[in-house]
Amino acid sequence: MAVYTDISEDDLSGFLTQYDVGELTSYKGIAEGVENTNFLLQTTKGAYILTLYEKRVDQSDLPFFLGLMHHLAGNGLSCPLPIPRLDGALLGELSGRPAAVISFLTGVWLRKPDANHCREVGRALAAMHVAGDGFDLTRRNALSVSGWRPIWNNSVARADEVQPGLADEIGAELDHLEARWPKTLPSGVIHADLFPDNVFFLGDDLSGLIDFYFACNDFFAYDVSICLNAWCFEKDGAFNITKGMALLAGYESVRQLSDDEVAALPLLARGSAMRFFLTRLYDWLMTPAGALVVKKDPLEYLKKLQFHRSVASAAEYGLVRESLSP
Ligand SMILES: Nc1ncnc2c1ncn2[C@@H]1O[C@H](COP(=O)(O)OP(=O)(O)O)[C@@H](O)[C@H]1O
Ligand SMILES: N[C@@H](CCOP(=O)(O)O)C(=O)O
Repeated sequence: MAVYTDISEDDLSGFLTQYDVGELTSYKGIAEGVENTNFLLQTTKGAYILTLYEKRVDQSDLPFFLGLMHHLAGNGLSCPLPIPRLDGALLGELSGRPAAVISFLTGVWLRKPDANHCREVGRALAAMHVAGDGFDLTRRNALSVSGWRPIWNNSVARADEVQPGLADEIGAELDHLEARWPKTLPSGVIHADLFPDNVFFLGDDLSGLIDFYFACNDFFAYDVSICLNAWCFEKDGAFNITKGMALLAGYESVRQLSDDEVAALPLLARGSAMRFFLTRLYDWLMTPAGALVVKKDPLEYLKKLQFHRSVASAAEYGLVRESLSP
């Protein structure tokens, strides 16, 4: 559960007088998420999400995240909108934290997505890549290849507590990725965390995307690789090529991958597995006992990384191309 900061009813009611959202009727902390504190608010005008931005979010990035939601929604993507205060500002302050009220997106996230859902996600990811075009703010991806070594350096001394041999394996893997990471591929605004818990469905229809708090400028194909990792592996660790095929076909129904992107996909997938392995490992080792957050298993992402090491081409992810042999 991610409620790091508590709020009182009086403080919240006072805070909401700065918005045209009606009177507060109830509120409750949301038992999901990792980065920020979220509350579901019910008011006389409807439901809203209140987000208090925690220390892990750099305050100088907030205009990028909130502006991006506006830009994407303006270009037809279904995503939450920050609600402006009466003075027009998108950000306020509550309980000593930067805070925003965000529109409530209907739908639920899927615990067991099937191939059709993966197709929808691929389509929505590409639609987001297209809709991000023309957004005038930029944000470097602090969690791309140059950001991995510093996270590792903070965890390496205790890594073998999690699995013996990890220190050697990850050190060698980082050397490999750093030496080969692509320098130029088609780029733009990417979501960078489009896991199942950030995609809402109503029945089998995708109703929208949430949680743009890792969004940044980076390779589009890197975002595709994040989704292959997050959506196309089964609980037993096996890659499901039917899901991969559907996700990639959904993506390419909106935006075609170039030959360079296709060739880079196995390395990018290895890198994105490394990225989530490292942040999970760091949290696994560093989160204080008793913190109100569910820690995620780093070894799940080590196994995905190991799978990608054996992949020779994107055909093994289900990409259909005459130039790729299966
Ligand atoms: N706009 C929204 N509409 C509906 N529910 C939301 C919205 N934003 C967040 N939530 C709920 O809050 C949970 C955590 O939000 P998320 O942005 O993923 O948090 P974090 O950034 O801390 O990971 C989501 O899983 C969802 O249940
Ligand atoms: N998706 C990441 C963790 C970030 O969680 P979110 O709640 O912000 O989506 C992971 O699985 O490691």
